[in-house]
Amino acid sequence: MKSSFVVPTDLDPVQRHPKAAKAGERMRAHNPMCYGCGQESVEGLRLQMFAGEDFEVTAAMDVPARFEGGPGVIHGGVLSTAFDDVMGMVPLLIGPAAVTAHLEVDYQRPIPIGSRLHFTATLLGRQRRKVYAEAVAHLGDPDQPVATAHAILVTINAREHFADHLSNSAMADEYKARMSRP
Ligand SMILES: CCCCCCCC/C=C\CCCCCCCC(=O)SCCNC(=O)CCNC(=O)[C@H](O)C(C)(C)COP(=O)(O)OP(=O)(O)OC[C@H]1O[C@@H](n2cnc3c(N)ncnc32)[C@H](O)[C@@H]1OP(=O)(O)O
Repeated sequence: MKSSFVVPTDLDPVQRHPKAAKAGERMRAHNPMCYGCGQESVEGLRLQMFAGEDFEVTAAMDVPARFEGGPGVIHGGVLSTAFDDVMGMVPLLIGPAAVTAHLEVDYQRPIPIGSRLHFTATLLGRQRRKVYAEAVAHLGDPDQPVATAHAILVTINAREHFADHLSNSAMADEYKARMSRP
């Protein structure tokens, strides 16, 4: 797959965070209302995320009729949403929460409605607050990718980053309670 994505050569050392999910363990949604992975998001993608070995996250989702773009196939924006969210989990393997600053997607094959889509996202490196990630999607055979993506995520202090927006959340009361805890 062609990509203009360039990972710097002078990367910082990284190690898996001791409290990160173990390989094979389900990773908790960063927010139960998340459109990508939140299981409380009625309209969302309901991605199921798992920690992989080393610096990998795997995920899967069904492609129901409501995700249609072209006739009988997934909408490209839905696929990029999924990539965004799966790669958004990668920084949690090394510790900090991060948000996507840059995302690029290469669409390789049409993805049929009714299929089950699998993802593997991998940390490529970290430089200061920037976390470089790539992800591959397939329909069951990892040797037959249907799409790939690259992202730069930037680590944040989640409390500060979301402070002004928590009241917009469907879980505003829960977040308000959390914010008042030390
Ligand atoms: C009790 C309450 C607690 C709440 C708890 C909630 C828990 C939730 C936990 C975790 C949530 C995770 C959710 C993941 C969801 C899936 C992923 C998404 O969909 S994320 C949504 C879409 N993304 C955004 O909304 C970002 C909007 N953008 C921003 O906010 C800023 O631009 C931000 C934070 C990305 C950067 O802003 P700056 O001011 O902090 O930092 P600067 O200095 O600009 O950048 C830092 C480094 O990044 C590079 N950078 C920034 N933007 C870049 C870009 N577009 N491309 C390349 N590099 C970029 C810069 O060049 C700089 O690099 P150099 O260290 O100097 O080399």
